[in-house]
Amino acid sequence: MASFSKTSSKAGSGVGGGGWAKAKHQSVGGGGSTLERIQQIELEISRTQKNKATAKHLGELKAKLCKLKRDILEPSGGGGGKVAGFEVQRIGDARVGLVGFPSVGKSSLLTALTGVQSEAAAYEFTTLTCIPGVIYYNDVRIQLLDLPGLIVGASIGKGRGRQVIATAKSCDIILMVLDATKDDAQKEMLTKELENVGIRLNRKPPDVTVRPTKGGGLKFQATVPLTHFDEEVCATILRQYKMHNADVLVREDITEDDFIDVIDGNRKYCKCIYVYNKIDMLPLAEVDELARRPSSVVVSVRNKWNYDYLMKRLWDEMEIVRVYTKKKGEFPDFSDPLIITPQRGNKQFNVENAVQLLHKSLLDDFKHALIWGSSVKQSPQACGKDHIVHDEDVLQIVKLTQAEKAKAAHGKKTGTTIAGSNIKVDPKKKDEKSAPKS
Ligand SMILES: Nc1nc2c(ncn2[C@@H]2O[C@H](COP(=O)(O)OP(=O)(O)OP(=O)(O)O)[C@@H](O)[C@H]2O)c(=O)[nH]1
Ligand SMILES: [K+]
Ligand SMILES: [Mg+2]
Repeated sequence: MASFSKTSSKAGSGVGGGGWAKAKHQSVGGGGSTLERIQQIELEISRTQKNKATAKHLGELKAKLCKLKRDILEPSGGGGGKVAGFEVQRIGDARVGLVGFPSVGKSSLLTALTGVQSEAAAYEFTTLTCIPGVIYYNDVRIQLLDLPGLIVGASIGKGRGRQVIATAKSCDIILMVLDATKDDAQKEMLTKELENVGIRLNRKPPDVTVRPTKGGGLKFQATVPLTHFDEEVCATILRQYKMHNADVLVREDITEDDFIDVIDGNRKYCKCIYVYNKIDMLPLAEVDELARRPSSVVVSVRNKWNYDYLMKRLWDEMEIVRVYTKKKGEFPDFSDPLIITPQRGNKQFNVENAVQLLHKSLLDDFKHALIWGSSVKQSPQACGKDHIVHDEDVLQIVKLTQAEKAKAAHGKKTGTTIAGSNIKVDPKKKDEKSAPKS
């Protein structure tokens, strides 16, 4: 998938504004600025009834729209669009961003959770830059970013929209702060602004593989019945990206939008917790209704209500694994765990990932690890590099002795078994692998 998105971005860059204007099957006027064209296409999409007969046309329009939006977000003329105060150094083990409309209480929440003073006031746009704070929770440092309020049109650069969204994109988790006293349109509008710039909240990447090929046209295959998408729509969208030859394998019931996400690349799939603030202003029944919504937490910064639960939910969503290390004959160091976050890597972590965090060189004479904790049946248990570790496991490294090391080195030369494992190494093959590829 990763290699594909590279290819697609190349394909995309060749398609920019000019290429699109020359497109043959153009149903919307080609004149006007990019913004005008976006508006025209959005209008046409909203006027087109969705059914089998229009699916192809809609797919085409949406692909065009997606490319135009990218032109706006990533102007080819350079010039950055960088504004002082937004480049905050990443510190800690995870980064969480506070995103929301103006005056919903983002700064008040940052101050409450981190102690960092971020000015809060009753007027909109009190915060104009990115204000970082740190929360210490379960031995983990979480960086919390307060951001200026977003407004409708942020995704096309209104307000500080572009900078705020770029910073939000760098976060592992987004806390969408909502004013509980206002209606739900705010959540939909914000979600749309974020969607416009490729942020997908609480969603997984579509289970689709697209492999560009040298020839042979489109080879389309689906492993499940498709109710919103078919080969024809697929071909129409691919044509917009000038991809005429590709193998496409669809493994879930996707929409044309999902497919465009895959083709266009550069999507950020991000977890989001909806934080309804100001519940001190609401009757209990309404608070109760909000609290039961999925991925939602209700709080009142004014009355200091429900922070504990908010932090617990944030913690659960982060899926952080802490591994405590110990030396032989000593107690574990419970103050300084190795911290592994799924946002920056795989979902599952093995002993090797943990040892690497300590020091890469420790893998050189690694024999096995003794593990105490929920990942093993008996504590301690001797585990190899591939053993999956759990949160709060304790790990002790057992090194190869000099004799075992010598034997292992000899084994490497002759292709015999490595001491302490049953992996056979063929020295020739290993050399082939490590030889630099031209
Ligand atoms: N009633 C009530 N008011 C709150 C609560 N939290 C914050 N406020 C008020 O809401 C107003 C806006 O708070 P801020 O923290 O400045 O909001 P913000 O989202 O950072 O605003 P911008 O930086 O302008 O986008 C202030 O007057 C706060 O006192 C709360 O829990 N209940
Ligand atoms: K404010
Ligand atoms: Mg603020």
